[in-house]
Amino acid sequence: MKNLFYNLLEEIGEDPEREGLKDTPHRVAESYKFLTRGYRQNIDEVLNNAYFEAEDNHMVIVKDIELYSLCEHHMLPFIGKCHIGYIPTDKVIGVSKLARIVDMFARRLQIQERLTNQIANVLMEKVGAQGVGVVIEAQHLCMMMRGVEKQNSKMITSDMQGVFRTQMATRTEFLQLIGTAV
Ligand SMILES: Nc1nc2c(ncn2[C@@H]2O[C@H](COP(=O)(O)OP(=O)(O)OP(=O)(O)O)[C@@H](O)[C@H]2O)c(=O)[nH]1
Ligand SMILES: [Zn+2]
Repeated sequence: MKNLFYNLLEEIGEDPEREGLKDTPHRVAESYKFLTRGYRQNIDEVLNNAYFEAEDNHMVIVKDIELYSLCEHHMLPFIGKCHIGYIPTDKVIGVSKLARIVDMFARRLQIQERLTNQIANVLMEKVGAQGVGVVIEAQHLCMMMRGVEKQNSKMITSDMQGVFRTQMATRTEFLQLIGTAV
């Protein structure tokens, strides 16, 4: 990657040998490694078996999980918040793991819709939830600093599965608690 960024600097009309850019190919390569580390993570390692017996079947919500990802069309950041709610069947997951799930999928090239769906799938498939709701609100830099140049638009995506899809009251409770008028 270092060589690629060296060449990129030349292609954009810069001098990769000038003082200020000397270490830039290395830094950018390190930065991209971090921003795409989700490709090298495994969901079972991320969850680390942090399951606990569910004592009841009430809704669990973690809202405002900040999120930084890269759109796969322009490789520019999209930045926002993720809200997750689920109803456990027989086990709950350690609360920090919800944020770790978000990061694992966000640190890849993404479209917001797929990111939303991948997070929801983990709760259904790995945690065995009765239902899950995931809402992401994000701003895409590819729409802000280039292209249509809209500074205030937000993309909102939601994925409702299980009882969040079949029971209107459950879905409404979730949306009310996260405070999003979706
Ligand atoms: N659905 C979806 N679209 C996205 C996401 N991130 C970026 N895009 C869009 O991907 C599209 C790519 O469109 P193209 O016409 O191929 O590329 P472009 O000419 O650079 O498009 P503009 O951004 O309109 O200038 C654009 O409309 C982007 O806004 C995302 O997460 N979800
Ligand atoms: Zn984009």
